[in-house]
Amino acid sequence: MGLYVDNLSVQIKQTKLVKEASLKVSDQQCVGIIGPNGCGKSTLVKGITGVLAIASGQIELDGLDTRTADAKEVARNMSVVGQFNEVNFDLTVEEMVLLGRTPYKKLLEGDKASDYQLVTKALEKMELLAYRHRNFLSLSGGEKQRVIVARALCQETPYMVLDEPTNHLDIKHQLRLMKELKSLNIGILTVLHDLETAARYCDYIYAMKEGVIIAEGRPEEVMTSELLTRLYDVKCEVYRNPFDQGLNFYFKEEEN
Ligand SMILES: Nc1ncnc2c1ncn2[C@@H]1O[C@H](COP(=O)(O)OP(=O)(O)OP(=O)(O)O)[C@@H](O)[C@H]1O
Repeated sequence: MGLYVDNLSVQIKQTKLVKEASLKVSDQQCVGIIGPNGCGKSTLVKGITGVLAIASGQIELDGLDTRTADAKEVARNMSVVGQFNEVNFDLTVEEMVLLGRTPYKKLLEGDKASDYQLVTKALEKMELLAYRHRNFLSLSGGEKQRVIVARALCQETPYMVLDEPTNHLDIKHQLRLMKELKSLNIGILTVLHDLETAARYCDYIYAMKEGVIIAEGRPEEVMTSELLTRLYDVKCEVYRNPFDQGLNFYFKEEEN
């Protein structure tokens, strides 16, 4: 059981943006992808979630070949929180979150009381109950982000793939979101820029540079001063904070 990505490559025009990436997310495991701007993290996630066509490789989700399986079946197993959540139509927050129930419905099937209960639960978790009847487009960046996460929660999938989910969120909502994701006890694959968040919440980390996964392991194995210096081209010192002994990082620009 698990999400298996084997030798996945994504190519746009003549350029291979992701080169033979392999990774695994066991059920109930929180897995992070870290790496500098433009290294291919979003492209990898888009390849895994079917947003971009892949040039080669295999993706298997609990035995399901996601490229050939029925789209609704895939959506019942994997929810997606993308990096940019702009939409061209103005739905209310409730309508946006209800979209999470679509994979469970037949054509033209209406929404049931149980669907609305799930929406309420998801909105509560993301502290959005008061926004239920607001237009999605009128929300702030962070509020929109929380709506998209609420939609994914409403989808009730055993796996969730997220691209920088803490983007736009203030500290309180970042902590709340990560705690909520962990408490779901589902398989999570998430791109994270904030290394302290990655170290604190991820069970396993993949480090990516120039389209290649160059290291993997538990946070304390991967997030070493040497690897992070190599990954980000800045000097990095790793230390434990005095509050929970978590991994913290001190960065300094490389001197020429
Ligand atoms: N459609 C496209 N056409 C050409 N180049 C692209 C396209 N999409 C992405 N790229 C390039 O591919 C590289 C990887 O982009 P990607 O968005 O995957 O990076 P990322 O690691 O997620 O970066 P960030 O941390 O900045 O979000 C970048 O150099 C980007 O400019």
